[in-house]
Amino acid sequence: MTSAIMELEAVSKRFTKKLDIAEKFARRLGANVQEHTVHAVDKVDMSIAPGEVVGLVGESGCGKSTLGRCVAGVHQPSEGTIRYRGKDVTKLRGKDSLESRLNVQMIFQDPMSSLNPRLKVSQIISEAPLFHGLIDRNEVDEYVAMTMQRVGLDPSYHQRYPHQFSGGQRQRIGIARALAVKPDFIVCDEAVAALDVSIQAQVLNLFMDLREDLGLTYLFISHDLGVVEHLSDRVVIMYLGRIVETAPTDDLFRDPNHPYTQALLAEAPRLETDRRIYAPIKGEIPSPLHPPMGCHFHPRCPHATERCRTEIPKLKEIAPGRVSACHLNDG
Ligand SMILES: Nc1ncnc2c1ncn2[C@@H]1O[C@H](COP(=O)(O)OP(=O)(O)OP(=O)(O)O)[C@@H](O)[C@H]1O
Repeated sequence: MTSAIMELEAVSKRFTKKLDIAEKFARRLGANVQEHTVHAVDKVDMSIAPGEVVGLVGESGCGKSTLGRCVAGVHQPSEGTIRYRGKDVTKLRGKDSLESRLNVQMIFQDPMSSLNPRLKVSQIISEAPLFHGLIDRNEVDEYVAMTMQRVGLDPSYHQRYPHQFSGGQRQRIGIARALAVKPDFIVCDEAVAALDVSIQAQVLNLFMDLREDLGLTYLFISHDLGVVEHLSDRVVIMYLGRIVETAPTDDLFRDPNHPYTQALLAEAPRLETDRRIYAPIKGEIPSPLHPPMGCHFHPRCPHATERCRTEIPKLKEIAPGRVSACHLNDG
């Protein structure tokens, strides 16, 4: 019996880009134009313990959001198994499927586009719990007031529309809407990226208070290592659809193992100091449509060998609780 709240086993998600009109036309004329498949997430294994905060980090396009959406049930994985509290959610149907979906909620980067501008805050917060029968109509006012208070919003504003709030307050509305269905697992996808730094800190503190008060577990997706260092118990580093390193936060920041993690850390501004060290990663992230053979990172890696060009490195334990996928660890 597993103690994990969320377990992913060999989860992959592929997107096939359909041909546009020009490409279809070119194909008719005899050109060799193929549909492209993006391996956004490639055989990912991950296990998250109840109450844990796991930071998921990587450059833009490496598959963080897609993985988060698979975990939250927004995307159905192309392959693999996702177990929530031991149950394979990709196989659940009907009431069981609905229940597991409510338990895992997602909070997005841009609160303005994820909130319906025509609904008042009270409607935004009460819509899902009413629909799913978690509350009765006569409980709405009290429930909305309690939920608004919980996220630091003044309940007397419950008749206002999203545009009447600031960016930070709108993100709090998004958090309230997610909490309203009583989840125990939250996927935060760049949830503070659109906010000013001072507001970011307030919202991050709110996430931590909610974790304490409600016993929440978080998968916290961010390209910002400073935010992840501040918040996470454990960090997962992704590169072109694959996990390349996982470690407890302190270990990862003290002694990063994978050359990609080392490169990311070298260019990250640190939260606790205003000192910035600039050492940009060599080259651009390759297109996920045509990822490099072997270790995806080898064209940008200062230590790459012939083996890295041909053989995919497996994730191996390098210390208790730490795994890394780098041939250098084999000596
Ligand atoms: N719905 C989709 N249809 C087609 N391709 C997609 C879709 N969603 C994501 N992708 C592709 O999958 C790859 C991974 O995208 P994803 O958004 O998961 O990365 P990310 O690390 O979250 O990046 P960002 O931080 O920029 O959001 C990208 O190449 C992206 O273009």
